[in-house]
Amino acid sequence: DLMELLSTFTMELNRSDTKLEGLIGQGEFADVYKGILKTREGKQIVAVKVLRPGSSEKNQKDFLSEASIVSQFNHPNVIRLIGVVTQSRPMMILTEYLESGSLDHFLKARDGQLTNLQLIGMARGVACGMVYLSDMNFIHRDLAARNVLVGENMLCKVSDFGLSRELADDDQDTAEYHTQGGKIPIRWTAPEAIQHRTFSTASDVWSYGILVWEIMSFSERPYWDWDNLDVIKRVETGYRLPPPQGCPNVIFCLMMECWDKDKSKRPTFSEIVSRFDELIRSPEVLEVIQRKVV
Ligand SMILES: NC(=O)c1cccc(Nc2nccc(Nc3c(Cl)ccc4c3OCO4)n2)c1
Repeated sequence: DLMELLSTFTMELNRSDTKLEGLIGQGEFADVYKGILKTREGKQIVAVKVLRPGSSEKNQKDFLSEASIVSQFNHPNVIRLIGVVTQSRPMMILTEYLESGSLDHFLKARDGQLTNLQLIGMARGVACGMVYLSDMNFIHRDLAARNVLVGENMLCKVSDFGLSRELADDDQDTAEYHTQGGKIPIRWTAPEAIQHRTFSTASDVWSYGILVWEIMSFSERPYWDWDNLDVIKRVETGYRLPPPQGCPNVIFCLMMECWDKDKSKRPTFSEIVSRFDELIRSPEVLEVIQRKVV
């Protein structure tokens, strides 16, 4: 069970060794603080997610589930867990602290100030994190710029595993997770996952394509102010997001492949990383940009 998994993978920390400095983020059931953790080596700056007192059983279970999921990961492009406080209340999750915050805010604050090569480097980092997660049989189900954190030198790390799920071994062949209910981030979610609630690494690839569109558009809102029903209908009839201004054709082609209606035709995350590596090796192809027809 969850507590067993947690005790296997995570380090229970002493609350007295933690000190909350300042609020840096607020979620539905938890607040995130910048904090300091006293360790044998000295002091470490950390991020601390604190579950709101009085949270429901389900929220407590989801909170512990995120900690147990994150605790299994060890990759430079995936948020790293330091430990948890679960033996007293409020419960807390402590991770490495990423100073630049979430990718959507990072891009909004730098609109037009980053080069295509810098943007592609961030997109590539997220894809590397997703190669690792998909190899670990995890599907994220909520891949979006808001759920990627930015560290030093614009190193991007996949975070926020509130909706992620592990594919049970017997699902290997179908490799699909059938969710019973719960909210779905419509504008980032593949059509088959919306219609049949079948999530897979291929549906994470669709979301990744939307995330790359967010990166290249400096965090424009996908489908702008359309309502969710219009998004579903228009995408179902074949509509796809247009290339963001200044987006190299080769990057837009990659996005379009991620948005193939047939999930078996979408590229794998490994293929996406390889495509980025080719582009970075021959940056001249990034100069080919579709000019906006006025
Ligand atoms: N500098 C800033 O304004 C700033 C804003 C937001 C986040 C961070 N930074 C930041 N760094 C690391 C983690 C998080 N948030 C987070 C997540 Cl996403 C999941 C689980 C968990 C977290 O903290 C502890 O447990 N945040 C920094």
